[in-house]
Amino acid sequence: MTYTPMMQQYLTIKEGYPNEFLFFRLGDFYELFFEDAKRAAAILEITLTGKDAGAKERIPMCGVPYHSAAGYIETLVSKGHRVAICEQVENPKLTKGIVKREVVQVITPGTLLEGKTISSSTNHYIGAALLGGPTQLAYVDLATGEARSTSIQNDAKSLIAKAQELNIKELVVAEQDFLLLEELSELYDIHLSVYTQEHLLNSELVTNEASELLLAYLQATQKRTLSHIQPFSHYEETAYLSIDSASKRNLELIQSIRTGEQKGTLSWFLDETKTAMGSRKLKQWIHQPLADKTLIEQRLDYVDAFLSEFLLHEEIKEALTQVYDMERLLGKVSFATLTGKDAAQLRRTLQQVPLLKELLLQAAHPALTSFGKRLEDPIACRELLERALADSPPLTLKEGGVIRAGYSEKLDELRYLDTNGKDWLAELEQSERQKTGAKNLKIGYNRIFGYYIELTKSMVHLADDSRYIRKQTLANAERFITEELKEKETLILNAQEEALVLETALFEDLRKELQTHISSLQKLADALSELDVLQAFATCANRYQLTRPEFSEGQHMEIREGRHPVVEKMMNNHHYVANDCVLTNDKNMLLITGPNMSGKSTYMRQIAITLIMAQMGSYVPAESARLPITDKIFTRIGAADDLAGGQSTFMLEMVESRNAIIGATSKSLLLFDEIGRGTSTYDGMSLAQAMMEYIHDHIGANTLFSTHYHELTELEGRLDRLKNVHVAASEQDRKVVFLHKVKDGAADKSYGIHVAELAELPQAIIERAQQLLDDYEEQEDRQLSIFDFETSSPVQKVDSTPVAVVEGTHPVLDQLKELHVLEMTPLEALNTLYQLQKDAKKE
Ligand SMILES: Nc1ncnc2c1ncn2[C@@H]1O[C@H](COP(=O)(O)OP(=O)(O)OP(=O)(O)O)[C@@H](O)[C@H]1O
Repeated sequence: MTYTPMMQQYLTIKEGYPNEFLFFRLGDFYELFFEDAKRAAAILEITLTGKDAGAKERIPMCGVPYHSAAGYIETLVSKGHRVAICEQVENPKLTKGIVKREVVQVITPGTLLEGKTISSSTNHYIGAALLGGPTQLAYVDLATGEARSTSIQNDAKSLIAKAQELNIKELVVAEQDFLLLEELSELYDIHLSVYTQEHLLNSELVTNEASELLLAYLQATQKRTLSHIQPFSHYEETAYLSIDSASKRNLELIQSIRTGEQKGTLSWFLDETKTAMGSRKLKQWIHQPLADKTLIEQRLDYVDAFLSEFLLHEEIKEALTQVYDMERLLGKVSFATLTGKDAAQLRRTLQQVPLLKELLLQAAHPALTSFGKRLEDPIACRELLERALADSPPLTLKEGGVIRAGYSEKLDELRYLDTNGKDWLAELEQSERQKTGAKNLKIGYNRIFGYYIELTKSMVHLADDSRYIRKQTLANAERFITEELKEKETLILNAQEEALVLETALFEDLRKELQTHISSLQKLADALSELDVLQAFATCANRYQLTRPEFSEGQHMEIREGRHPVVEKMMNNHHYVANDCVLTNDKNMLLITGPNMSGKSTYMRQIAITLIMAQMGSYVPAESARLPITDKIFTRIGAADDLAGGQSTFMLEMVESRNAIIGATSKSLLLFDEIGRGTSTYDGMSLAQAMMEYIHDHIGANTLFSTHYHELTELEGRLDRLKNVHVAASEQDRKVVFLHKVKDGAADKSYGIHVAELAELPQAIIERAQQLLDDYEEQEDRQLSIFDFETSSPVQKVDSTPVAVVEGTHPVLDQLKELHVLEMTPLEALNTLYQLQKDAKKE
């Protein structure tokens, strides 16, 4: 079986890319063959056809047009596939036989840069990891060039959780680590790519082996300049307040649990940024609040400064509206995908820098003047763009008009010829008429001779023989050309094409020049995005009456009149009830009781959100706040029941609790919302109690625990650092009224039935429930006596049917005690049991 030469070329190339969909460029299409074609046709819902390729049977084929390929590629890649783009690398017109083709780029889930699934207001990372102690992790946002690395003390699970927490779409790993990570990465929806690095990179950018592996992988797949990738900046996990991904979800920091949208999240609340870069930076800060007091105070000083200079703040906001996504634009400079329009956005952005700098330097507050000094006016790039680039260049280079008039004499001339060619010919006609005296001399054009001078028979004798060359004789006229005319003709006809070629070259030079400034421009971009987030903090502080937090040594926390900023904002005009939260070094565990819907979860979340905002360097929603610097936040909050993840709710609850208990230190904040709700009452209550005791005795972290189990409030007497609080509700006409006010002491009623009533369950059910409750309340004393709070030994599980309490002894019991069960055969056991039962009935 022999294939056509082209198919042989395909097969040779495909051998190098067995795990990729190979997009093979044929004219205006990318074609896929064999298995690739079958699978792609199914995924992309396009027609599967066949192609004669020399063999007996037609081979399966499908294809997508070149100009609309991006959408198809995105579909494949967003489903976790990889696409290799194979282009013609020679001009087909200039080659005989088969055109040379090469794979020019491999697009993978972590290296997809544009499309519907890619939002410019979020970072999209690709990472690499090497397991071992400690595990290394490195990651890059290919669009912006941001590159970071860290090490992780724990196991594979912590690594994958960390990767998910950072929004890493694809994780590159060495072969030996693949098996260990495979299952976990599937669970967390992270694409794993195995890569074997062939040679040492010798790059100054890298900080560890993981960053080297990542860079090598990027070079191998991207096959283009990566000059915008910044040196990896290495950080230790302890530099930041760590919030595991479950808690990020539970606290709705970036994504709302119910809608998956940004609305209703902390990021939505705080995002008063004016630029896409600022919006991304804000999310980075939410993901990684600081853990260093000096750095936090520094950010807060900037917020103070903006608040103290209202007008300046307004002017800076205004100036930032003209700042475009410089980081991504620089990515395009590096990838050579910059368009004229992009360059104009870059120019606009750079022009804002001197303005911003001047504004900041004028400020009275030293924090702002020092920021002003940090902004370096990119004078060389700015002036170059101002000189070279047209006012409003078109989107593509194809039509020309990108380069400004006056930048290149040669280009100006070509453009003049192009647009003014006709004028020039009209002028020539005039001057030739004057020179020769032939009044009806005309200049004309035909396809065969191009431009010519025409003289009617009667005027032919006036032709200037020294210059005119006879070209054609007609019945009543002669046509001539001159050297000057032919020269101009070529110029006029080629002018447009030449102008385009020249413009492309000039633009390419411009891009290359910008490329040499990438690293200083990136620093500038970073400063601008930081400025944007800080001004956004000030906007929020002002708009929502936030306060500057103070930080205390130790665990002391004192929030006065605190609010949940997001719930409050979502409530529009409804009144949010502010609440205090006081945790001292010797009372740092709160057990919160109160009816359903009273606001227990909201209260707990608001404490965590306040801490996070403070450590990001933002003002906080409270009258006053004195906070400890916290190292980790863990939450176990009911709402995020992970049905889609396939884990049972109760299992998930236990896994999250385990992560919190293993990970927490005395400097952490733990939030446990109704632990044990997912199992039977006594099971749940026992677990909750055991956890509280453990945290109290072994961890000592600031902890908020909410519960429905009123029995647990008795623990206050036994655990020194535990204090009962409750969210108050009152009852009016047998209906519950929520006050949302947190008060000292335990709640006295659960009000569950009233909430059911509010939800308009049928009255018959409500009445029956009330009746049952009354019955249970009668039995309650007896049940409670079985639940032992006096010893910390495990509590025995109690069946729901009351156990008969046997007083005195019974002969059957004596017989039972004397049996040697392990030495009996099953038949003996059965007989004995039969006998015992008979005796029992007799008594
Ligand atoms: N401080 C507050 N001021 C005003 N409204 C509040 C306050 N806290 C909570 N709410 C409102 O009460 C509703 C219920 O709050 P939340 O979910 O926190 O109650 P819960 O006690 O945790 O309920 P459950 O026990 O059923 O989980 C919220 O949706 C919110 O709108």
